[in-house]
Amino acid sequence: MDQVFSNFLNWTREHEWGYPEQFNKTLDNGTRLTVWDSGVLVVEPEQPGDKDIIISCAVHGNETAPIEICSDIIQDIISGEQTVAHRVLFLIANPASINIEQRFVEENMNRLFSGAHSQGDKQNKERERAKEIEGYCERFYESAPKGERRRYHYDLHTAIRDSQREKFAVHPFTDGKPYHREQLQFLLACGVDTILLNQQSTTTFSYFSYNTFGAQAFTVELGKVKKFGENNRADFQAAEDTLRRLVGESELSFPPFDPEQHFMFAEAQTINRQHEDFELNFADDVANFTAFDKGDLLAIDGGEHRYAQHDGEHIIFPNAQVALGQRALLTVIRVPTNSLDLV
Ligand SMILES: O=C(O)CCC(=O)N[C@@H](CCC(=O)O)C(=O)O
Ligand SMILES: [Zn+2]
Repeated sequence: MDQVFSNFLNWTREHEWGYPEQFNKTLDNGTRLTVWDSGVLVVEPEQPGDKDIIISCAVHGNETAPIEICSDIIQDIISGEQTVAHRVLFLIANPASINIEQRFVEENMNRLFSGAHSQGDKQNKERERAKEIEGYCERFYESAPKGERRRYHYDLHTAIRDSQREKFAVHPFTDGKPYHREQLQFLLACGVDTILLNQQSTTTFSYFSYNTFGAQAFTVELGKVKKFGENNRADFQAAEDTLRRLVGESELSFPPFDPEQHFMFAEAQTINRQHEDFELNFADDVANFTAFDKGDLLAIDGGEHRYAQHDGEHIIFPNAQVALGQRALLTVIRVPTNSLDLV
């Protein structure tokens, strides 16, 4: 059992599609560790606070900075270096994709949540794992102590391309529910001053937690995809420090909310690739948040021309290689922070 806790990430990678046995360990400080599966670690302090926090990484296995951050926090919890004030579920979502240093093995796991893993007749291990992960999230949130609970989920990613706004988060479609100032302040403390506001439901992990469990949930883009050991961890220090504060402190305090410090962008278009014959009308190395103007050609999909519909329409996550039917380009337009329904 020592191997599991001496390096949880390595043990997880050695059991890339799961492990049938559960492991338990109680630390000298009374914190209980429970390994439900490979890459699935529940941390519960003796006197848990009222937050139930999911921190996930490696939904895409080549996005190594979040994996390194989570691994360091986990090992510091195990060594007693990192205090724990609340229940935390750490998820290393797709170990097999880590082992091949790729975004995914067969299918993008971040398009398989909210039941998408079981739609159609396609079957693969990423679909099985996504379904298992959904079950772990439910088990974690539902097994919390009784009483009023505050649920969070930060799904940590890095982006394939450069980004004119280095760190940004994707807020799941709220379907009319308000946005929370405190979450904007938490993300700002992580170095994330830019929020994309999805305007429709998706099959991403963060939307699953937001929509299914009412968690304050985000996809958090912390920087750029790099190989293990090539991340400049100083670039991620604010995020790591703030995540450690979230885990270790009963309550977080932030400077007064200043809307001018936050940059909000509403989804303008989601362009899905519908044909094999699909191309983007800009170079592969064009950075996220590059702005186009109304009438600019963005993509050609099976001969259909797709244009920017607004001046100042920024491109996000351009990827002409996605599977048919999946998102090849998200575009967003700046909206004033004060225009949001904020609580
Ligand atoms: O850089 C890219 O093209 C993708 C980076 C990444 O994995 N982003 C997430 C965003 C998920 C969301 O929209 O909430 C993804 O594409 O899965
Ligand atoms: Zn990702």
